[in-house]
Amino acid sequence: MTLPLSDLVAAIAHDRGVDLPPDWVAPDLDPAILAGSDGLVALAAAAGWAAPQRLGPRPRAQHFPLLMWSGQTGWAIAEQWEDESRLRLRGDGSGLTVERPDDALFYEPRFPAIAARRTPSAAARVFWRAIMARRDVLVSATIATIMANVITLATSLYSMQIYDRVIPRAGYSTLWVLTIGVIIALLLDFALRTTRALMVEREAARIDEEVSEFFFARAQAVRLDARPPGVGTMAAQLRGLEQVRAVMSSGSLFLLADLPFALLFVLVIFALGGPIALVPLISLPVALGIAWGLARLIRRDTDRAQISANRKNGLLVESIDAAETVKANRGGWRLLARWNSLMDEVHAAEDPVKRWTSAAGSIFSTLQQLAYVALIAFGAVEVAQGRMTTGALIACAIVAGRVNGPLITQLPNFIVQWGYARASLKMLDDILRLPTDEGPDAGTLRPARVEAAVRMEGVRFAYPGARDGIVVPRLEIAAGERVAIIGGIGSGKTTLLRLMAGLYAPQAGRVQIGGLDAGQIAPDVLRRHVGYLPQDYRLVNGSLRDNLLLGLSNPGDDAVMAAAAQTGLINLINGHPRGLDLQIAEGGRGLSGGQRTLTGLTRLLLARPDLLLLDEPTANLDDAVEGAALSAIAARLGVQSTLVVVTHKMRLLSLVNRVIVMVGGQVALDGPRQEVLQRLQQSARRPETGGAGEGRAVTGDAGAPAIGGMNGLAGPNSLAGNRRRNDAASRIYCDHRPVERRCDRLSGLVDLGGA
Ligand SMILES: Nc1ncnc2c1ncn2[C@@H]1O[C@H](COP(=O)(O)OP(=O)(O)OP(=O)(O)O)[C@@H](O)[C@H]1O
Repeated sequence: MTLPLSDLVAAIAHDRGVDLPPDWVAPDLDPAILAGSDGLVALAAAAGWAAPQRLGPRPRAQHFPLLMWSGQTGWAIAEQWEDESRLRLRGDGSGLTVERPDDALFYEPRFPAIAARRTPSAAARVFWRAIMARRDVLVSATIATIMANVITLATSLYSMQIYDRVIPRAGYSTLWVLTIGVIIALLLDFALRTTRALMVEREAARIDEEVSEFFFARAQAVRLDARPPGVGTMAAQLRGLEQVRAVMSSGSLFLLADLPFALLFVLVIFALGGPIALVPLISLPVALGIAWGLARLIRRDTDRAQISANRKNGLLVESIDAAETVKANRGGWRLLARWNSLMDEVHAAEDPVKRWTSAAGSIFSTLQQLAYVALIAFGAVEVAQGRMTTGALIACAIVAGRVNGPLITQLPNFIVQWGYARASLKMLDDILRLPTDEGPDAGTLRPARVEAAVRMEGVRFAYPGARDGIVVPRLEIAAGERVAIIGGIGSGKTTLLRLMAGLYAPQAGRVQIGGLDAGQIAPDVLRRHVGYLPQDYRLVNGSLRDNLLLGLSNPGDDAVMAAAAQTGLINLINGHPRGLDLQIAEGGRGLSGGQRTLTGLTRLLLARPDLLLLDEPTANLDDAVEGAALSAIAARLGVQSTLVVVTHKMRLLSLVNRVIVMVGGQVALDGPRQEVLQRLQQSARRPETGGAGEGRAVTGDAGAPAIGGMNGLAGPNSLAGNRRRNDAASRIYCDHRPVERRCDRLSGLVDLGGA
């Protein structure tokens, strides 16, 4: 086989539906090592994956396809056994059958799991699964806990012996032996507890990493159209993880781990002091009962406090993010008022929690002391009656302190922590319920090529809570077409483009890309073939180079600079002392709107997708840069690549040969550029007799109805640049041939702008 090992691994990843990051192959790997039998191990180590699994000499059918190495074939993909001794290797077309080489080694690469793909139904299960994956550590920690608790008994028995044997008889040798013995036991106890703490904390850190990776990936994978409206609130919901983690911190875990030993200690008290065991036997369930009651009492308030705290966080994020608008419009007071009322809400919810917790704390402390007094009083009677020794009473008091002590004193805090953690888990559950790009319903088709053709049939889409939305009975864009989508403000152009990009899933109907249902194509494959430039291109924290290569493999600085030269971004790179290493601040700050757009365009030139969907790509650019960017796009387009561009600018229409006009979420006109422009100009000249705003027909064009305002096309450079003076310019008609709908279905659409 002549293919390099990395290509073979990528092919296996493709077979398994795994999306490898673009730069997964470390560039400095020695080709000689890769070609040798240790090549896969080295490749996996450099990529940060787990070591590949080496299989036996005769892998079973379910393991294929596999990576095989032999001195004779080098690295190859083994497809299956042909018979007892022959293997089929993957080759061009039909494959190639070989005798199994004697030195053949079979490997199964262990690809990193995509966290978001795993789909537990509840957040608690995510934690549980991470904990159960470390069962062996749990078992060791439990054994350490058992031993440490048994050793604890040594101190109580020591006291008993001292009071009963050493003091009455002045038995110093017994005293030394017992003291040395108990010191050894205490040292052992120290060692066990420290080891347990270190072990649990190390695993807790790993659980934390695993769980937070899962939720971060999950939040990223939430489908764009399903995202909750409050970004800050959602971020705060995710921060609820910290509360769950706090409750699972080692201290709380130990509390739970020690709980079963309370029963053991009660048994020990029974063995030493007989009926006085009744005292802890009563006080323990009473304490647990009060704890349970407290948990129920604060449940509603912790939920409420959590919701208000999340909204508070949302407001904070919003106020920082929108600082410019807020300052310019003196909106600070309004935000401050909202902040204060949210603070009031938080306090109103937290106050009862605090009241109940401190009440419970006092109750527990009194209960603890009452239990001690009862034990000593009961014990004194027993000692006086000669049914137990003083030493046994003291030992019982020490053991009872273990039952009522740390366990009981920590319970109220633990319960409050648990109350908040419970509320956080519920919110994490809400996030888990949101549909994702990567979920089980996500597409799994991984075609090598996706034709750059779009087809929409019976598509309906509305934003949550919106009455109207996008309705597209039928729309086809063939591979190689150049299409502009124009229309008034809020007419649905961007939404239509997002549907075409597969970023939004239609609520009815089908969106096909290259003849395949967009929802069935694996998201990573779809993103590779569909280049989408959003209207407000956001950058991410990192260098300019990081942003230009977001999701791409690095083609080298020369290629990046060449693409930047085409779009005009080169001026920024050359003009800045750090060039491509220019740092973009958190939130994508650091570049102007136009520079951000140029970054997005340059990235698209580097990505080279066949289907280009651009949403107002030159809205932020001046005429000179716009010209350069447009020619870069034009030069980029191959015969089979397709361009769909949403625009308000006349100049951009020179790139296209077809124009779609959107009005009120529907395609109002669709046809060759000249015809559509003519139609729009005719409509601009024609006087109207009906109130278009009410959707009534305009006479003078075969009775076609007026269908709404085109104010979005207005502007110095726009189609309707000269139409502002003429009210009729804001009317278009719907009897254009390529629109496969009857005009009367469009009648009644509201005037969308009226600027
Ligand atoms: N995220 C959203 N949530 C709810 N409604 C939305 C959202 N985005 C857009 N809308 C609504 O959907 C409609 C279509 O919006 P869209 O962004 O597609 O319009 P557009 O034609 O691209 O407008 P513009 O020319 O101003 O960019 C508008 O009425 C808008 O208010």
